[in-house]
Amino acid sequence: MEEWIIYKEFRFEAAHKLPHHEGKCRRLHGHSWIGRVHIKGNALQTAGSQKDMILDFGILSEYLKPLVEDFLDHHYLNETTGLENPTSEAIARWIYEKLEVLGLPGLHAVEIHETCTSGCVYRKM
Ligand SMILES: Nc1nc2c(c(=O)[nH]1)N=C([C@H](O)[C@H](O)COP(=O)(O)OP(=O)(O)OP(=O)(O)O)CN2
Ligand SMILES: [Zn+2]
Repeated sequence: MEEWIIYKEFRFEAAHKLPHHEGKCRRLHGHSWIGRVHIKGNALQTAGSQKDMILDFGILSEYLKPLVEDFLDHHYLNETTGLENPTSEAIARWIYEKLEVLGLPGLHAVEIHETCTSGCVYRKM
């Protein structure tokens, strides 16, 4: 059995606040967020334009573009995602579930880096 995990990185600038947090994060603040969507596959495609690929990175970008533009980049995440407390954990799950509804093949995990030193990886078991 073989396994490949490929990923596409995406970046966005966005504001949020965590109203339940006891420290500074309850105040409105922003980050340069970095996300990665991970796709898992057990076999490479055998013919066509995606030969020897799990999924063309360009296709992954097409799934991500509307999410980033309409909900994430230069947006206020508490409003656009509908999450009352948009932690990294909640945002990663929110992105995963959006991509799941869109039918992204092989969806494995969504990774979010909120700061240079903090982030999370979400996947469904
Ligand atoms: N488990 C989580 N903890 C925290 C989250 C989160 O989403 N999940 N978010 C925050 C804040 O939003 C904050 O912006 C990030 O926190 P932190 O990493 O503590 O930020 P610093 O820049 O202060 O980190 P240092 O590397 O220590 O300078 C808080 N917690
Ligand atoms: Zn924050």
